[in-house]
Amino acid sequence: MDARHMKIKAAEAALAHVEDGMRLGIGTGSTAEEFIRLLAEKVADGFRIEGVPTSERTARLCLDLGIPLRSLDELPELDLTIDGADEVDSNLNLIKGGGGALLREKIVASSSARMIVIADESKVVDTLGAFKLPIEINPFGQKATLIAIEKTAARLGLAGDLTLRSSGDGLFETDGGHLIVDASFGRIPDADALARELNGLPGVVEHGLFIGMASLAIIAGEAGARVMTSARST
Ligand SMILES: O=C(CO)[C@H](O)[C@H](O)COP(=O)(O)O
Repeated sequence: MDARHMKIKAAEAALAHVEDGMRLGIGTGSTAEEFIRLLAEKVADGFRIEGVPTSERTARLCLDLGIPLRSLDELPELDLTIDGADEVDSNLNLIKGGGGALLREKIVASSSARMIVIADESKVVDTLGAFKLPIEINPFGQKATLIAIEKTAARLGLAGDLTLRSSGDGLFETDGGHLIVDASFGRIPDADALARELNGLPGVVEHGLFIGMASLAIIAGEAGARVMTSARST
């Protein structure tokens, strides 16, 4: 099974958790897009949901495919969010933000009663951090914020390159007009502590550590899709 088919398998399994009438947070990325395509087929068959997109890119695809959308201000309490991830550990802690949508993804997921992560086996890790951690920062004082992130990480024993993400000729800009720093720490043994410390830095708008937010993960591999629950809850 190739990577795309694994994403479709995960998306199909996630669709079974979506009920008629749900208020649904809709994620960003290639796996989320497979889910959106399947959801659109159900909507075309008469299934009723109201979706809140986690990015402009997701909004455009949903609108193209006829999925009814509302803003989070119109629907501030959601039943379920389905989204992809860059890494998933056994406690269902995540790294997200590879697509640069982590701020809206986190706001939408935290406004949802449940979050289901969809991914292929390549995203499952023992320890978060091999994927560069995306950190969304305010453009104002970006050098000072980079220094603050570096010092904060060092206090936790973490080091690595901090690179401002680029796009075309310039810097990548998020839907909120912010920048993304990709932090290559390699291994983040205490993701919870790093998340808390980053939250305390004024120039940091948000970071891609999603701690304790996912209710379950649907992981697709060669043998099909399996459900992963948090090792902490078992
Ligand atoms: O967090 C995200 C976007 O900000 C994505 O969900 C994450 O990058 C996974 O994307 P893909 O399904 O394309 O691997």
